[in-house]
Parts: sequence; structure tokens; C-alpha cells
Amino acid sequence: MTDAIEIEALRKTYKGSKGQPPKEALKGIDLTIPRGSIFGLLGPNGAGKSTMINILAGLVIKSSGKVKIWGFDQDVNPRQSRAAIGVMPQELNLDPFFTPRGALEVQAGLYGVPKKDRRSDEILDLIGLTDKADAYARTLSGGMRRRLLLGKALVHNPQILVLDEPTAGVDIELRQMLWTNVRRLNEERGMTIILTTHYLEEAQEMCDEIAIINHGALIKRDTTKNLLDLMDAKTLLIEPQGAAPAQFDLPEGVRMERKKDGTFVFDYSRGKTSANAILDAVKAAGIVIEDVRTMEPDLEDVFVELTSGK
Ligand SMILES: Nc1ncnc2c1ncn2[C@@H]1O[C@H](COP(=O)(O)OP(=O)(O)OP(=O)(O)O)[C@@H](O)[C@H]1O
Repeated sequence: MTDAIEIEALRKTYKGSKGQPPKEALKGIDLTIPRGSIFGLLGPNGAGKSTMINILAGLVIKSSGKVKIWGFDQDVNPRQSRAAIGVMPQELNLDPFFTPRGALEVQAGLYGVPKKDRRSDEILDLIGLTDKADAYARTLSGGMRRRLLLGKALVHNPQILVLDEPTAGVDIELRQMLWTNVRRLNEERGMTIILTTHYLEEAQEMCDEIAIINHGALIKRDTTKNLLDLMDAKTLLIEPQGAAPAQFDLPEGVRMERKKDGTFVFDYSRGKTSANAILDAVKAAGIVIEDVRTMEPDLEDVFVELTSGK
């Protein structure tokens, strides 16, 4: 089965305006996103996330590279590739004079959905706006407007739903509602979900797989589980007093390295062994311990480490 999204050597350079130099927002990204997944695109502000999804949505023209959406090459089948994707944008760009029902109908029209195939009532129900179907958008709360944006992204029944920073500035209740809806769309309709966020927690909670981008480059792409396993990784540093043997028995799964200054560096998994077990092994080898330090990265640290200095 082909992937939902196939991106190859994707580059985008924005022209510099008012004497500014050109801005290289994407520097050759290769990425595939499997069908049926909930995929997180993680990165700090300015990393290039919006540029990437705007290219997917056909709103920004790429400088070079290849983009296939649901198997359709954007350059060869622009209409089909656009029809396969729906985007819930970051900004609340709603026409204040439309009602939710009106906004959904107009959007469906823009996507060429014939009247008989429109599902406005179903969508209004899904986003919890049936009661407000005929109220002007300007009378809707911020949360309701966000839900309407989600509804608009769904009018053409896309296979892929993209959510750009869906919970930025959103209260807990709305966040929960959004996630419930998104999970339902994924589980019941098999919709592929892509979300951008700079909250690790959010990506952790929602996504099967995560790609981390920074300064326009892909830093890491892995299953959420593997990234969390990285969190499980711990490091213990032991400085020996005097001479110490180069090799000795260690608990299973512990990796040992020796720094130039003689410090032992033990990498181990918290789930499998403990610092005490390593200390015992060190003592059993006859080593006198001068100093002990531990390092415990959480995903935030992993992220900072991966994205710093690149
Ligand atoms: N239209 C534009 N013209 C020039 N530069 C742009 C334009 N749009 C974005 N950029 C620049 O490209 C880089 C990537 O921006 P992008 O919006 O894709 O990042 P992002 O990861 O989505 O960040 P955010 O989370 O703030 O939306 C930034 O340095 C940004 O200033």
C-alpha cells in the first residue's frame, strides 16, 4: 500500500522582501507518512512546519522536490491530490457574516462537492454546532470557531486531515473535544491525521509516530514508543578513585564506556536495571568510587539535544 504522504527532497525558499535575503524554510525534506496513522510534526516556532503543510494543502508552491498525496503527484494530478487532504488552519479566518451551515456549504462548493453529497448536518453534529447552525459566525465563541474550522476541513471527506497547531490557545474542554473527534475520525473512518505542534506532551498523547523538524531539516522520525524509550534511557557516571579494571561484569543490557579522564559512563534502561545494581557491580570489581552522577533525559531534553546547534 502506498503511503498517505510521500515527500522527497522538498525545498522551499521564500523570496526576501524589502532588501531581506531569501529565506530557506525547507532544506530538502524526505518523509513518508503511513496511511491510517496519527502523525505528529513537531518543531519549535519557525521550524518550517506550516510551510510544509501549506505545501501539502496546495497553498504554498514548493521550490523543488516531489510531493505525493494519497498516491497522487501534486504536479501531475493537482486536483486529486488536493481533494485527498483537508486542513484545519491555525488562524481563525472565518467570514463573520456566514453561519456555520453557510460556511460549510460554501466550502463544499469550493471543493466541488455536489449538493446531494453534502454532509453539513452530519458535520455540524460531529463538531457539536447543531444548535448554532444558523447563528452568525461573529456571535460564536473562540472555541466554536475552531470547531467550525475543523468542520470546514471535513466537507469534502478527505482521506487525510491536517491540524495546524490545533490546541494553541485552546481551553482544556475544547482540547478534549478536539481529540475525541480526531480519534473517532481516525478509528471509525480510518482517516490519516497529521498534526503540527510544539507541545511534546500533545504529540506524545496523540501520535503513533513523530517527525521532528528544525531549521527546515528533518532531525528525527520515529515511533512515539521509540522516542519514549529514549526517555527511559538513563546515564550513570562514576569517577573511580585510583586505578580501575577496564572490564568487569555488569547487569544485562548495561553499556559501558570510559572517558579520557577515566570516568566510567554507563548507559542503561530504567525499565530493565537500576543505578544500585550498577553500583554493586562496580564495587564488586574492587573499584573505589570517588564520585557518582546521573543524567536522566526526558523527551524535552531529547528534543532540545536533537534540535540545538543544527
Ligand atoms: N511568506 C513568507 N515569506 C518569507 N519568509 C517566510 C514566509 N513564511 C514563512 N517564512 C519563514 O520561513 C521559516 C519557517 O516558517 P514556518 O511558518 O513554516 O514555521 P513553523 O514551524 O510553522 O512555525 P510556527 O510554529 O511559528 O508556525 C520562518 O523563518 C519564517 O519566518
